[in-house]
Amino acid sequence: MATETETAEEYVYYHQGGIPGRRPVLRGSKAYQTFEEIPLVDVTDITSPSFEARKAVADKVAKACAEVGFFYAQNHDVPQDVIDEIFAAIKEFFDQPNEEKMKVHIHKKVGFRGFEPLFETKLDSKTRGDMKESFLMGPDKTDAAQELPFPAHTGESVNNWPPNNERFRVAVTKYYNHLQRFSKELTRTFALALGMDEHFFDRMCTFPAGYVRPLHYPPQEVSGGEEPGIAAHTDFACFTVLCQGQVGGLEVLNKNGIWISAPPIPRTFVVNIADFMQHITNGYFQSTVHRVINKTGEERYSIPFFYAFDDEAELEVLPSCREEGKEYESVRVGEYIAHRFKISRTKHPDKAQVKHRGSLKERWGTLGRHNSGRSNTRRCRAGNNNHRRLEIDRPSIAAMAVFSLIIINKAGGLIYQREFQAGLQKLSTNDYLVLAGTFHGVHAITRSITPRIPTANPNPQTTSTPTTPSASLSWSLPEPGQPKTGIEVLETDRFRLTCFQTQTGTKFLLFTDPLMTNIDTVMKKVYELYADYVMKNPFYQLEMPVRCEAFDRHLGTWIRGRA
Ligand SMILES: O=C(O)CCC(=O)C(=O)O
Ligand SMILES: [Fe+2]
Repeated sequence: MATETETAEEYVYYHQGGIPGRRPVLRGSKAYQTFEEIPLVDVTDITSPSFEARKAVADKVAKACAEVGFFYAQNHDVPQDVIDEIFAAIKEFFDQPNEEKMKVHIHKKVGFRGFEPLFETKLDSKTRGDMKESFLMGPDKTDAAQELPFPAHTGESVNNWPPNNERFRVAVTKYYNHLQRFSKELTRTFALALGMDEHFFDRMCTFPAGYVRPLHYPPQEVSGGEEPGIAAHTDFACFTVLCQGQVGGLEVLNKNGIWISAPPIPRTFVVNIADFMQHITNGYFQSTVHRVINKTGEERYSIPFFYAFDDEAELEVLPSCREEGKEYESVRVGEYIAHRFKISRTKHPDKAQVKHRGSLKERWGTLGRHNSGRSNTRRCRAGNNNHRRLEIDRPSIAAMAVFSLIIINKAGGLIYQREFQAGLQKLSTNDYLVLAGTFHGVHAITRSITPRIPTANPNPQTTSTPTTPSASLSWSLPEPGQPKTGIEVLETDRFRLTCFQTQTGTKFLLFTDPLMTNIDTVMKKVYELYADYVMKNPFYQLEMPVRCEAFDRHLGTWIRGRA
């Protein structure tokens, strides 16, 4: 019989692209070759007049981003006095009593700007929360102190600045301006690193979303268990430029599930790839899991700058990174950022702003838009093609996920149920049957309550008594030629249920990430596969459970191929 130590596997748990995951810890002969330290790249030449010099930096960046997802940027040009001043100002801010800081709590503004106290966010549900406090500021069209590409608008600031603390506001804004500039320069290095025109990203960086988030991590009790300052996660924007104070605690997860320390190195930034960049490079650049645990016994301060593109920019896989025959979805930057803020801050009043996502019919109209230009594709021709892609770290971002599919027959019976993602919460068979029957009933009711709208009656009855206005109206469905649809979309923070009903009353229910933009393409493909492999199967009896191996196989292959 195997002993416990032989069978027990050790795992590291994390959130990657907004969804939970785990990685086995591999040692000895099972271990992969992977990084054991964070590479250092001298960025002196990122704006050099010599193309060769800029390209040499880009090649090193390409290697670091493909193999590690993190690098130290040494010799950046952000002045040390600007950095010293922001550290002094944030220390002074965090040193204040909590009541004072709570005056600018993030709930006091839409947009999640302001202060968040210790333990308020919880990236790992097994903990009491992340042991850090933070302050978030970002782009503000009304702030003339920001280097805006247009004259400052009038109106109220979206940032949530502490009152009577000019030093903090000035120091943070100055740092923000430098980091916006430095990051835009880095986008050119990244473009070169990806084998593209240096200015490829410029059109997406006219008023880019960039956020400074000063952080304070009190020391955890050395004798206690591990309390994460920030639990294991990937960043969700494009890339992060992190300025660490003097105290360490940042760790980066390698392919073997081993935490690699990224200690502060004076006068360097730590740059890491985030989910957008992983998405648009088709996984060539890694959005690598990291965390902070402050076991140093000292107060730790750090200042990440999260860089994204313009809110309106569509994130599509870059032409140089596409693969023949694969389809890719696009996501809009602003929408994705809002979603990611919301899912980890469920109490924020801004959550009430549920977006209109358009009816299924409207969205069929977008078909093809996201699929254009898919032919003639090739693999990423990044700076140095010798780097091996790290397949294990390539989940697509959460916005791409198809979670599961249910098919309901016209009598409300469950005839097919399939999950496409590991780690989903499981329902019992009975619960699935109840879900199918209940949805069927509610769908029918919502069809029947489709409101009719008043139309002028062309032949009002002539009566001798005066008529009420309604008596001269008749009532009709908004589009009389169109059948009533019933519920098409139900949505929570974490998933969207989309229903497509065929002419004969069969319903297809797809559970996906709420941000997935072209569910219609997926739904259409599911229906085509159903028509080809279920309806045309001579052994299939209509309305009965679907047990067709060819349908399962083609569906599985197609859904996996999209990821
Ligand atoms: O404080 C650090 O060193 C890292 C912070 C971080 O990972 C984050 O804010 O996403
Ligand atoms: Fe992070």
